Amino acid sequence: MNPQERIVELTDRLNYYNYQYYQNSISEVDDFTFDKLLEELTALEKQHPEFSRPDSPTHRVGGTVSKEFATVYHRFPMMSLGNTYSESDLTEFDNRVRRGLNNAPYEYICELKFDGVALSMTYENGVLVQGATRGDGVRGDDITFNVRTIRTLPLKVTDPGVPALFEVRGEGFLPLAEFERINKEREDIGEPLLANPRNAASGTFKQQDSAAVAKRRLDCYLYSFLSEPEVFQTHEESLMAMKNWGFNVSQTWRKCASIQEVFAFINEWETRRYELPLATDGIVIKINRYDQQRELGYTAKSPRWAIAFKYKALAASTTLNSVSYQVGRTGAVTPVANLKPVLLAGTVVKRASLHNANEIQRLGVMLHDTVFVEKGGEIIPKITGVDLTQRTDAVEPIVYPTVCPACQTPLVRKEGEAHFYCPNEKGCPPQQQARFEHFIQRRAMNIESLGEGKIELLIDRGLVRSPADLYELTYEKLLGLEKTYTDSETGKTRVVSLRQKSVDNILTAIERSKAQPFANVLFALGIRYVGNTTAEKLADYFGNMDALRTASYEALLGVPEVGDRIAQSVVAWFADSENQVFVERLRLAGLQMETDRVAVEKKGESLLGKTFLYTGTFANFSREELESEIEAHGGKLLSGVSKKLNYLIVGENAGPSKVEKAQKMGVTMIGEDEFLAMVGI
Ligand SMILES: NC(=O)c1ccc[n+]([C@@H]2O[C@H](COP(=O)([O-])OP(=O)(O)OC[C@H]3O[C@@H](n4cnc5c(N)ncnc54)[C@H](O)[C@@H]3O)[C@@H](O)[C@H]2O)c1
Ligand SMILES: [Zn+2]
Repeated sequence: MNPQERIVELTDRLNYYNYQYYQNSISEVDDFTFDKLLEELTALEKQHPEFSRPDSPTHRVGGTVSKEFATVYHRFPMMSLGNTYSESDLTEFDNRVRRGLNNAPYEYICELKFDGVALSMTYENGVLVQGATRGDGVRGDDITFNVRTIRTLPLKVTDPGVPALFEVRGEGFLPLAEFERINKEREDIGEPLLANPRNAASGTFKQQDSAAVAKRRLDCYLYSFLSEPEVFQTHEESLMAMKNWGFNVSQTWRKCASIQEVFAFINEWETRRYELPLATDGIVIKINRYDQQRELGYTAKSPRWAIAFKYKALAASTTLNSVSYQVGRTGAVTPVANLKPVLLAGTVVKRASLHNANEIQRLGVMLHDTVFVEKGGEIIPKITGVDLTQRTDAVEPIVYPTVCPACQTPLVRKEGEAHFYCPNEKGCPPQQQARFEHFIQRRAMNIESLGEGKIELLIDRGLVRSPADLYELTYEKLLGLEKTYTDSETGKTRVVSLRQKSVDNILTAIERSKAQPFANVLFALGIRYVGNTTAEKLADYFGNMDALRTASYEALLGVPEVGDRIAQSVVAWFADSENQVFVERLRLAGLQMETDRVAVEKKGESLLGKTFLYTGTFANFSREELESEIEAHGGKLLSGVSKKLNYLIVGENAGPSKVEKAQKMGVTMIGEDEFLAMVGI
């Protein structure tokens, strides 16, 4: 291939990766591969400038704007950063800086490179008026409503020192703990997992429904302040001022007097960065003084006064001792690698994810092989390769089980799916146990006093097979049950025993669960792909179990946000005769089978004759709890702001449109505390 052909190929390929990355939040290759290809293209274009295409990714910021959002123009362009993986490139950068500044003294500010999505927020008279993505650097997507869901981002800055018009820039991200929580939830309902926190954050910021965005607790670290005229002399001053004004500025930055100090910072954070609550992929090094930044200037794509040093993913090599197979609630079998313990990024790693059978094949890994383990943006490390130079005769093939490791039922693989499944949904112990755990969780029937080994104990004693059996438990059946568990890993034993108090708690929680709203019951059934949001939509739409149970595939497609996959899954679930019996038993037990909460327990009449609506989130109540609290005191819920509305209860992250409308119509707005006082809590 001649240089021109290679340039064409690389340009097309990188543009395609950019498109996938910025528009669809998908990484088709890892960043290192992407950066190496970009470096190759840059070098080729330098040698053969005549072949460089106008749409080359070397002289443009990678993203674009999308049709789904209004387009906004940036007052100050949003640029990229030059990046490198090598220390010698950094020394070269430092030399360029020194020459550019004619040997004048200078300082650097080092910051972590947060791995999320670049955001720009505009404030007018202290009020957040706009949030935008970087887009192509000149124009971005207006995602103000989604940005407003970030709890740490002030909606209003009251300090008299702030200019009338300014912009702050930062990295929007999904905290690691939140990423893990979402994936756990997705695993529970059989949804494919999100690949990594960056792509998850990027996908979330581009959702149309801000209420759904608010449920994922996005966060943002600010690292840049822009106004005209400038109010600061240095980057350091701006970071300190932003912090004082209430912005979330990560306190990990450091001022460095020389490139040696920068290297020390890089070394220090190579492992420490794993202690941070978010994914990071390097260090950003910036010239501190603004006048010196201006002197150094910009290339078409990035500032000459800053550079990103990217860490190669941290890897360790160790021995693969064995593979265990875990069975999830939906029956999906996941292989987990048991490793010879090895130190990686400051923690001892004993296990790594192997995803599925395809992954084992792709890696070509065998038992007792020496494998490379990497820690990326996720908490559980993964095996990324095999060190074939270390392979000995001792290796053995990994024989993927053909039967369920827990119940010996032959495994099946569904068309187009990567996982093998144990089809013994009703009888397979881990599936059964996971079904109970799903059923008792807070967002479902909220019988969490049955957690921590108690369910296992009940299953073990044959007291429950189906969650419907919970409603037939009695004091006599439970009192005095006891079981000793031994942790297979640590060998420690733990005794679970049911004394009077825990029996009381369990029975009370079971009794109370009968008042859980219909949407919760629907979620608790454990229909694949029906998460709690979908359950709410289905409950709202159909109103009761019978309407949903008999709904056709076409009728289901009419529900907002329900597509082919969910509709099929719901129809199939209700067609199963055992499931029908299950629902019938829950109905007989007294669970809510319709939305109009006839059975809300009356607690008082303090809200009698008054109408309510709420917006935002609350410290003391979930949405359902707030709704039943209103009804329990005789109040009535309305579905929107109208003349009939008496009170709008305003929580955190309240919807601006509701508040505005309520203001216009003169509706009384109250906070959570005032509501608590009204119902006498
Ligand atoms: N894997 C893929 O398919 C693929 C595709 C496209 C891009 N990428 C990755 O994205 C990179 C290009 O993205 P880019 O143009 O956004 O460059 P970049 O991500 O390397 O650097 C610029 C960005 O860094 C972020 N940043 C984080 N912390 C910062 C801080 N403290 N100060 C300033 N900025 C900070 C900002 O969002 C800024 O826009 C590539 O180098 C590649 O690694 C990967
Ligand atoms: Zn099984």
